[in-house]
Amino acid sequence: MTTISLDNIQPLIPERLSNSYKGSYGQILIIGGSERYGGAAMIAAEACVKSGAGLTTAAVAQNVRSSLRSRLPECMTLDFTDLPEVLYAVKKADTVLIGPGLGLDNHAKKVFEKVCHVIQPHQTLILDADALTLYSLMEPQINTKKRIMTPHLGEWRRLAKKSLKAETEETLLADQKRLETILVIKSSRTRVYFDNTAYRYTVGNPAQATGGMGDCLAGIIAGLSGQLASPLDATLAGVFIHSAIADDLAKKRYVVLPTEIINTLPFYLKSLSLN
Ligand SMILES: NC(=O)C1=CN([C@@H]2O[C@H](COP(=O)(O)OP(=O)(O)OC[C@H]3O[C@@H](n4cnc5c(N)ncnc54)[C@H](OP(=O)(O)O)[C@@H]3O)[C@@H](O)[C@H]2O)[C@@H](O)CC1
Ligand SMILES: Nc1ncnc2c1ncn2[C@@H]1O[C@H](COP(=O)(O)OP(=O)(O)O)[C@@H](O)[C@H]1O
Ligand SMILES: [Mg+2]
Repeated sequence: MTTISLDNIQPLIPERLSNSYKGSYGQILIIGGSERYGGAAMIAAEACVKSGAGLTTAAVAQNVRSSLRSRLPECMTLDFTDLPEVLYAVKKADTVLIGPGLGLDNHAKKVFEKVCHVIQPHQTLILDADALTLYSLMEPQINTKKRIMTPHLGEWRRLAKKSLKAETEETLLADQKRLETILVIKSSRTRVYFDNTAYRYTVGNPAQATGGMGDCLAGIIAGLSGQLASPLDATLAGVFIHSAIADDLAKKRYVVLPTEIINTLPFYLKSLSLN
């Protein structure tokens, strides 16, 4: 078991070079945000933009597009029912995050199936929330090894298809291999599993136990994936930064909101990039 601390994360965060431009920091596509759960995709999109992503697009329900545009004009939007447009956007993306607020209806199933089908080996695919539930139902073939799954314990129970009590670090590492993914098991003690290694953290606190907190994490990992050296670096850094900011805010707050973490991201990342 490897413990991740600030000393491990700081060197992963690059300075922004003077001759860089938006194309240097990743094209990220977020697919989710059905009418009922529009906020989930909005949180993920804002976390992605404020983690420094170069270009962020969100494919969401038609009525969520206008809310997203007025809250976050930096984010481009698409109608997630326009499948040809969504698949064209997938083709252009460096990273696709699918799931926050996607829902589980027939349209969600169709989008999920198509996205898994067209994703290419050079692209990073992040599966969160409803995409994890759909994955456990459909078990699609996915043609990229740059894969990240971020289940909470309920989603993990569906994916693992066994009781949480039957699990050990060995079975979790075996599941990670079987699923061919960087595996982030979220809980009050979030762990990351990859390539025979379990990573643990000492950050994180119960002020984070509020809706949208996982959507925020998925958006941070997506945003960092276009900037850091590897999907593993983006995952390890994303999990750390998300909870390190929350710990700091929780010194003076009973509950920490995802949007408060998001607004602190540019400042926190700046402090890491200078050291
Ligand atoms: N603002 C918005 O728009 C928001 C929209 N959201 C969107 O809602 C959609 C549904 O996502 P979801 O996570 O709420 O529901 P689901 O997948 O059914 O999982 C819940 C089941 O798992 C179980 N469970 C066990 N352990 C658990 C644990 N540690 N953490 C959590 N659950 C745990 C739990 O057990 P129980 O609590 O009943 O004992 C229950 O049986 C999805 O699209 C998401 O993006 C949210 O992101 C919120 C903000
Ligand atoms: N008690 C806690 N201590 C530390 N972190 C927590 C705690 N409760 C929740 N979290 C974190 O909050 C996030 C919750 O994710 P998730 O359940 O997917 O939220 P949502 O789907 O509502 O966005 C995870 O990153 C988890 O580690
Ligand atoms: Mg979630």
